[in-house]
Amino acid sequence: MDLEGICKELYILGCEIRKDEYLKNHTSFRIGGKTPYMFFPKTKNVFVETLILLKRNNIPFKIIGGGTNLIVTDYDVDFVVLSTKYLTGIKEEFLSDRQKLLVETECGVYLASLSYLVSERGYSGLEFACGIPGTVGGALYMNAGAYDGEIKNIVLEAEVFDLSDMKVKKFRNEELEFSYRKSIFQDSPLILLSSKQVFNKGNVYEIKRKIEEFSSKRLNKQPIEMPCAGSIFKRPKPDFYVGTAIESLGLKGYSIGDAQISSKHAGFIINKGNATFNQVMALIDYVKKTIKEKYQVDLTVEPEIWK
Ligand SMILES: NC(=O)C1=CN([C@@H]2O[C@H](COP(=O)(O)OP(=O)(O)OC[C@H]3O[C@@H](n4cnc5c(N)ncnc54)[C@H](OP(=O)(O)O)[C@@H]3O)[C@@H](O)[C@H]2O)C=CC1
Ligand SMILES: C=C(O[C@H]1[C@H](O)[C@@H](CO)O[C@H](OP(=O)(O)OP(=O)(O)OC[C@H]2O[C@@H](n3ccc(=O)[nH]c3=O)[C@H](O)[C@@H]2O)[C@@H]1NC(C)=O)C(=O)O
Repeated sequence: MDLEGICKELYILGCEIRKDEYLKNHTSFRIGGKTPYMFFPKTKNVFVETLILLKRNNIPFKIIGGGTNLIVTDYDVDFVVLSTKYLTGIKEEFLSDRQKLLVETECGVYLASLSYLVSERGYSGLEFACGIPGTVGGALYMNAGAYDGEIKNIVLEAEVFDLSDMKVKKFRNEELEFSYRKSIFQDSPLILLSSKQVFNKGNVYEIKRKIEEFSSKRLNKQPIEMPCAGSIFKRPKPDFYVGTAIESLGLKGYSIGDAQISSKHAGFIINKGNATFNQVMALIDYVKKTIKEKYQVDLTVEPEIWK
């Protein structure tokens, strides 16, 4: 079946479809060329049907959640994109005489919304994520973390679709191979459909205090008001702070075109207006080269690069 035929089938099933959609409208960096088709399945079942149809017909595709951890070429791409924007179902269950809260989320739920929901109920464990942009899907993919918290600490199990045998499966936390900014999703044909997270009852005042502390730290230290993709490099080792190292080279505010090393946090590259993919990549290469010369350290880019 060709793409036109796939679109007809998916439209009947209840999938929103947009032709020639600019990815810059879906990325926090505000960079990205056109994809021939963008699919927005309205339910988890339609998401699975879309994956099956695309895979069976050898149509290359990628998944987008919040688009907050992506650097996308501004040339037109030859792959289609599936958005998880409508997959926002949430189920809650109290366990152990209300001492624990189990929350099942579809992959398109925003991590910050989940953090808010859990904290409002007086359960602890997701305070660290109150300001992390992006979806639960992106968070599991990246093993999102901040302020000594990591998604791997709260995930119980994941429901995944395995593209290799086209089956829906359950994976326990230990099977998801979480490590620093890494999970099984990055190197496997597994797509996250939903996940279960469990939280312990906490002290409401302490939870709120932590959320206020983390939110104000983020606001004061990270350029969250500017288009960007979060930290541009991973920490190469736990005690090597990329921001400090880049600052020591005098590179805060350094620009190539409209791509600039943030003056607020040197570990971020911001888009001052019309930054291009090539400008961002040139700036990344320049920083990598300069850090290597000064510190003999190899930096790795944190966001996914689509080109
Ligand atoms: N700590 C912080 O302050 C910040 C952290 N981040 C991190 O980035 C994450 C980005 O989330 P988000 O914006 O939603 O993600 P994105 O839309 O940026 O997608 C990032 C990658 O996640 C993969 N992906 C997304 N959804 C799924 C899914 N359901 N199943 C399998 N793979 C999926 C895609 O893989 P593929 O390319 O293979 O299709 C894509 O390359 C955040 O949750 C966080 O981890 C980002 C900014 C700041
Ligand atoms: C934003 C992201 O996550 C962030 C997360 O929000 C923060 C807060 O916990 O810690 C990581 O940043 P980071 O490694 O830059 O840590 P920060 O706490 O911001 O900074 C570390 C140290 O560097 C110093 N620092 C930072 C920026 C700067 O320009 N100069 C500087 O000296 C800070 O003062 C601090 O002493 C995560 N990044 C990675 C790659 O691990 C992301 O993944 O996209």
